[in-house]
Amino acid sequence: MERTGRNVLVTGGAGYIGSHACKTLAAAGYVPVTFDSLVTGWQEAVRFGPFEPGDLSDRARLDEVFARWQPVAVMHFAALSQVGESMSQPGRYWRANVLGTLNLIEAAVAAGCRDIVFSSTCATYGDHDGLLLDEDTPQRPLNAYGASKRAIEDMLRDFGASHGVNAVIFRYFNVAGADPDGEIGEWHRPETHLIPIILEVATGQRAALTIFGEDYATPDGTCIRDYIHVSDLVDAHVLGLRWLEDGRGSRVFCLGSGHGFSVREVVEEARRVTGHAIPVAAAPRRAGDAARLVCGSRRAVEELGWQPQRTDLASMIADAWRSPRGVEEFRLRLPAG
Ligand SMILES: NC(=O)c1ccc[n+]([C@@H]2O[C@H](COP(=O)([O-])OP(=O)(O)OC[C@H]3O[C@@H](n4cnc5c(N)ncnc54)[C@H](O)[C@@H]3O)[C@@H](O)[C@H]2O)c1
Ligand SMILES: O=c1ccn([C@@H]2O[C@H](COP(=O)(O)OP(=O)(O)O[C@H]3O[C@H](CO)[C@@H](O)[C@H](O)[C@H]3O)[C@@H](O)[C@H]2O)c(=O)[nH]1
Repeated sequence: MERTGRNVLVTGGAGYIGSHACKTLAAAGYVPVTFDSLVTGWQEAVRFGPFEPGDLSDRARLDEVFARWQPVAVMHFAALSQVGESMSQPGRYWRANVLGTLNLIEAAVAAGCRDIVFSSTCATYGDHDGLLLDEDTPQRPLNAYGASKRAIEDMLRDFGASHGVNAVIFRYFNVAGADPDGEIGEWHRPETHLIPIILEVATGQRAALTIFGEDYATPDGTCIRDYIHVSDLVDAHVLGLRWLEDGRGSRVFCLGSGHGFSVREVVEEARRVTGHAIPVAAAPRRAGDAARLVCGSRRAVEELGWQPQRTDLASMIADAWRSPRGVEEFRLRLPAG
C-alpha cells in the first residue's frame, strides 16, 4: 500500500475541474491520486499527486489502483459531459458514465472504500418555467448527459441502501474561471464551453461566437445559466469530503451562485473584461438545452459552511483570461526541467 497522507482517488483528475480539485486537496493535506483515461483530459494537468492511467470501463485496472493506494474516499469527476454531443451520441454517454460509474462503485465497495463525492449537474433538472432550482426540484433532464447523471444518482442511493455507500452528490451549475494563481486552466479540444470559446474569439482564434438560439422565453431570447467559479466549487468538495469523514452520511447539495446570465450578457461582460470586440453570429438552438438554469439553494452554505469567494462573473472571466488557455500555452509556462 502506498500512503503518505490520506489518499483520495480522483477520477477525472486530468480534466478541468478535477485538476483544480487535486490542487485544493493537496493544499488541504490529502494525496490526490488521479485516475484518468485522458479521453478529454491532459497528463500535464496532473501536477499535485500521482497519476494512474486507466478507464472506468476497466474493472481490473480499478481494482489494482484501489489495492495500491487504499483511498479513504473517491472524488468522481470522470465523465463525458457535453450536452450537445450527448444528444447525437447517447450510447457513449450511457456506457461511459453509467456503466463506468457502476464499475467504480463496485470496485470501491470491494476495496472497502464507501465514501464518494460525485459530480452531478443542474442538467438533471430540465426546464421549470423560470423557477429557481434546489435539491427538491424534480429532475426531468432534457438530454442524455443529464439523464446519465440522474441514473448515477439513483445508483448511488441504491448502493447506499445495500452496501453502506455514503455519497455527497454535488449538482453543479455552470463551472467557470480558472485557478487564480494561473497554474492551471480549462482546456478542451475541441472547446465547446461558452466562456472559453468567447475568449478564443477575443484572441482571434475564432472569427465569432455562434449563439445557439435567440428565441427562448428569456428577456433577450438567449439561454440563461448560473456560473460558479471553479475554485469555489472545489472548496465545497473538500468540505463535502470532511462531511463524509465525519460520518454525516449521504446528502445532495446544489452548487451555484444564484445569479443567472444570458449568453448575450456573458458576451457583454467578456467584452468589458478583455477589451475586445467579440463578434457574434446567430444559429439555431442546440439540441438538449434548457432555457434557464439558476440555483436557488443555500444548503451548501448553511450545512457545509461553504463560503464562495469569487461570485461575480467578471472575476470568473478575468481568471480564465489570465490562465493558460490551452495546453500549448501551459507547456510554455511550465518551469524548465
Ligand atoms: N464544467 C461544468 O460546467 C460542469 C457542470 C456540472 C457538472 N460537471 C461535471 O464535472 C465533471 C468534470 O467536468 P469537467 O468540466 O472537468 O470535464 P473534463 O472533460 O475537463 O474532465 C473530465 C475528465 O474525466 C476523464 N474521463 C472521462 N471519461 C473517463 C473514463 N471513462 N475513464 C477515465 N477517465 C475518464 C477525462 O479524460 C477528463 O480528464 C464531470 O463529471 C461533469 O459532468 C461539469
Ligand atoms: O458556442 C457556444 C457554446 C455555448 N452556447 C450556449 O451557452 C450556454 C452554455 O453552454 P455550455 O458552456 O456548453 O454549457 P452547458 O451546455 O450549460 O453545460 C455545462 O454546464 C452544465 C451545467 O449547466 C454541465 O452539466 C455541463 O457538463 C457543462 O458542459 C448554452 O445555452 C449554450 O447553448 C452558445 O450559444 N454558443
